[in-house]
Amino acid sequence: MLMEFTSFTVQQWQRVIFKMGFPRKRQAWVVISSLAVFFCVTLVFNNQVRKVLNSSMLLDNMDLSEGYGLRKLLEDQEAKIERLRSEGMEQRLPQCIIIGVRKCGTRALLEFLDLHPQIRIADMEMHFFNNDENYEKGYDWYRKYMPFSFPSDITIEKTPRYFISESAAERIRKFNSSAKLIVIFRNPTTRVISDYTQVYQNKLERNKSIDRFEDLVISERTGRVNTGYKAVRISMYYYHMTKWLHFFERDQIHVVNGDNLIDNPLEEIRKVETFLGLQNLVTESNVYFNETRGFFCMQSDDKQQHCLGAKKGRKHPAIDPIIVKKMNNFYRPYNKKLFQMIGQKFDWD
Ligand SMILES: Nc1ncnc2c1ncn2[C@@H]1O[C@H](COP(=O)(O)OS(=O)(=O)O)[C@@H](OP(=O)(O)O)[C@H]1O
Repeated sequence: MLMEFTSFTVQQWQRVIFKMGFPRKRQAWVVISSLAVFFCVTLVFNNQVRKVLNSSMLLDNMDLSEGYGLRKLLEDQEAKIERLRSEGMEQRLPQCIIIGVRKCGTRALLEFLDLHPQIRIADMEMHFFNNDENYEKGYDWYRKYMPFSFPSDITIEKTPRYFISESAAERIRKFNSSAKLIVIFRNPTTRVISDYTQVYQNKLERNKSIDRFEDLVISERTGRVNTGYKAVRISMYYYHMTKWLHFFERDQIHVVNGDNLIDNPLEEIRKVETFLGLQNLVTESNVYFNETRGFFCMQSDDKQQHCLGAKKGRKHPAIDPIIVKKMNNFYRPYNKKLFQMIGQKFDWD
């Protein structure tokens, strides 16, 4: 059908060009270049559609290999949605949001929670409440990216950027004043090193110039920790948390210990299950230590094993202990204020 349509369109287009009265040689060129443009546009369009379909996570088991027509793909998608709806599932807006913090284990937390039969996760970081352009698209746009769920399920979205955003807290409150929020903290100095490592690796892959950690973290002028470096500011958790507690009650925000999530994920997951009012259904059998990765990984009830990708758990560069000490000293007073504010302490020295 697509072939018939394409050949019909090409014939029509040829007729139009011939009618323009160009010399023969030029006609051939116009036809060839129009065809090239047509196929490029089709290719880009197909890829975009595939991206959108994949993002809704409904095509997990579909064969996207060559020859799988776009029309068939859309039909299968519609059939799948119909089937889910007939089973009582709908795409629902999230009742729980993981608001951050970047590089503290937000992906690991989300994927461990996904092991719970009543938790449905949005796979993509939506950047809905922090990004004006996305926010203006409205809740219906946001909902389209949510997973299908039963009424008794809890949908969770995570966008670590919300934590430091100027607008997200107020917008989430307006969206759902009884929303449940989760924030993960990790030793602030380690978080900066992790953040630097990510940017460093990305730049390395793109052959871009790389700044030394100490040049970014320590101000050349004052010799003190450089608060002009964004990664340093993100780890000043107290400042950001003040904003969230302005818009939400303390008991609406669950704080996860990101360092403990690495060593003892089950302990942290159980606390989150309780916070969400769910039964503790993620068990020892769902979590196993993978020696090769050096991290705990996930095992579903049907014994499918899954670890996070290589971009999580990168090897950190060795940092001069004097710089680490300087950073720890810098963060100590902010940490102290944070502990008082949230009524929870972490061993970060
Ligand atoms: N189970 C498991 N597997 C792999 N990685 C784990 C796990 N638990 C926690 N972590 C830590 O998660 C850190 C990445 O944090 P985020 O997922 O929040 O990063 S991001 O902001 O979404 O990029 C990542 O930080 P780095 O080690 O610095 O890469 C990990 O230490």
